[in-house]
Amino acid sequence: MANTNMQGKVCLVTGANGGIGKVSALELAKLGATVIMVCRNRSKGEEAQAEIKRISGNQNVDLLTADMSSIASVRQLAQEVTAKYPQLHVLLNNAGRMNNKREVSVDGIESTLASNYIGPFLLTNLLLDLLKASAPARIINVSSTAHKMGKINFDDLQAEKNYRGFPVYGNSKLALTLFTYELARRLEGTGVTVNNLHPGVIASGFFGTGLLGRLGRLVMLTPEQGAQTSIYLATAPEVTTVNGKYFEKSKQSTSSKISNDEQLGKRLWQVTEELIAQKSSQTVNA
Ligand SMILES: NC(=O)c1ccc[n+]([C@@H]2O[C@H](COP(=O)([O-])OP(=O)(O)OC[C@H]3O[C@@H](n4cnc5c(N)ncnc54)[C@H](O)[C@@H]3O)[C@@H](O)[C@H]2O)c1
Repeated sequence: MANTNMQGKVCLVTGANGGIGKVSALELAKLGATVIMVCRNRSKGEEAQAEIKRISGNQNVDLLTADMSSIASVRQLAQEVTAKYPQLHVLLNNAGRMNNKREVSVDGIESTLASNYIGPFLLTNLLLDLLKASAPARIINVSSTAHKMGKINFDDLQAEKNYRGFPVYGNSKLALTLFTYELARRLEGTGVTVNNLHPGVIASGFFGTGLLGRLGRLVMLTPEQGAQTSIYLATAPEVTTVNGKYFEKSKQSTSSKISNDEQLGKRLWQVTEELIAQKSSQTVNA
């Protein structure tokens, strides 16, 4: 990969204290970018921030805290970013999780969907004006090949009737991929692009510290390898105008047929806006 100079570019990375996100933040810092790390936990974030500053030698590494599954927290984050930064060139929606048992966010939304899709949907929309004013700018959504197993069931969007961790994770990534393509259609001609990717099967915090996590380390790719496609999409000159595509191993690839269903993408967008509006009206401070 060419070492594109990112000096003067402002890049925001969610889930930047570990795994693929931390490597992405570090590599962007090494390339000279101003990096905004978004982490849920302040002390873990501060540790990663200090390490990234030390290794990269770049002091322009900021830390903001947010829980991507909380509507109020995402709104607060967007406000902080817009108040502090006159420009934003790269939004890397990296944070994501899988839950083996059903949990709900502070807004009462199933937490995989809330973290992996609703939060990035809201953050991206709240930062769109800033991104447009900074064009050319790029939005990158870290999806997963698991989207291929996903379904969008409008009657049970939050898996209240039937919950199994991996399928629900797949559904949330399908939602993120559908969002990517609907947003791409809306962004045509603005100078802001949005693409999504599968990072590979990576031995990160994602698989935890149990047997799967420990065994995984023997066969899975490293977070350094997992971050390559995100960094490529954030920096490579040849993808400046590429919009609405799916990438694997830094190459364009094909996402599932259902993820390309335009009507489904439009309906999901509308349902998501309604869900956020409904939850926002229930939340003080939102
Ligand atoms: N590891 C894999 O094999 C794999 C495969 C496909 C896709 N992915 C995706 O790659 C992305 C990065 O995952 P990773 O493998 O580095 O895992 P990881 O668990 O090491 O890192 C995920 C990061 O997201 C953060 N995060 C999760 N929920 C959050 C929330 N609600 N608010 C704020 N931060 C939150 C975590 O704190 C952590 O920093 C995720 O979106 C994941 O779904 C990973």
